[in-house]
Amino acid sequence: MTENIIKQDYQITRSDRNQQNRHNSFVIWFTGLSGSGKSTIANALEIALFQKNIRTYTLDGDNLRCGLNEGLSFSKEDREENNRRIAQVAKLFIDAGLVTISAFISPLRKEREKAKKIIGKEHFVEIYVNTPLAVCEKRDVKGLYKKARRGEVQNFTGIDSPYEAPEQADLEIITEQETIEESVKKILQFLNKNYLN
Ligand SMILES: Nc1ncnc2c1ncn2[C@@H]1O[C@H](COP(=O)(O)OS(=O)(=O)O)[C@@H](OP(=O)(O)O)[C@H]1O
Ligand SMILES: Nc1ncnc2c1ncn2[C@@H]1O[C@H](COP(=O)(O)OP(=O)(O)O)[C@@H](O)[C@H]1O
Repeated sequence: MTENIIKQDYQITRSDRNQQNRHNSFVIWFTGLSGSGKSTIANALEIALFQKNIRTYTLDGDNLRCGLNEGLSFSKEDREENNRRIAQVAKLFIDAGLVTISAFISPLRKEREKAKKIIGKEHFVEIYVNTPLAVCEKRDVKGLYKKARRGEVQNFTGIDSPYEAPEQADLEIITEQETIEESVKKILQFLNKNYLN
């Protein structure tokens, strides 16, 4: 606890909000290389949840880096800070009763573990969007792999900055073998069974 800061308790809790919303709140934490499909699947999943009257919000790497995380680079230290802020925001959002989807590369196991600790392991679903580097590079949605190969972008994940795949993700999406619809269906089945109610 920070010195001279005394935590204030509020009477309306996450559990009250969950009861009012008629669903649980938790974080769905996607991880994977740039171009693996995190945003595409997060978007399709959010639409499906929204249509079921589930209150959601998606935190996306690119979007947060335009605001809250503006100015953070892709150095190891800044990625760590990016991860910490996202985890703290996600924690607030689940306290607010939202099913919170996060779509960040979050390349390091240790940092994802920290996020899980901040959020609480019982509220944290890790989904590995497993798309090989060669496929992401072929897709090159934003032309960033080409730039990284030409040396115009430094510290690019998978090229000159590490990506550590999860060893025990709650779910794995293999985008070369599944359609977006199949991935969403699989995630919804898992959430219905283990998290939503
Ligand atoms: N050097 C470097 N490495 C990786 N990615 C880069 C880089 N520079 C810019 N971009 C763009 O930033 C998006 C990744 O931001 P994240 O906040 O998700 O990254 S991280 O979790 O802090 O590693 C990533 O978005 P996605 O493609 O959606 O993953 C890229 O568009
Ligand atoms: N099965 C799939 N699941 C998700 N994305 C796919 C799939 N097949 C092809 N794609 C394409 O791969 C790209 C993934 O890009 P994006 O979602 O921006 O990835 P990320 O957010 O991980 O950087 C999109 O152009 C998407 O249409």
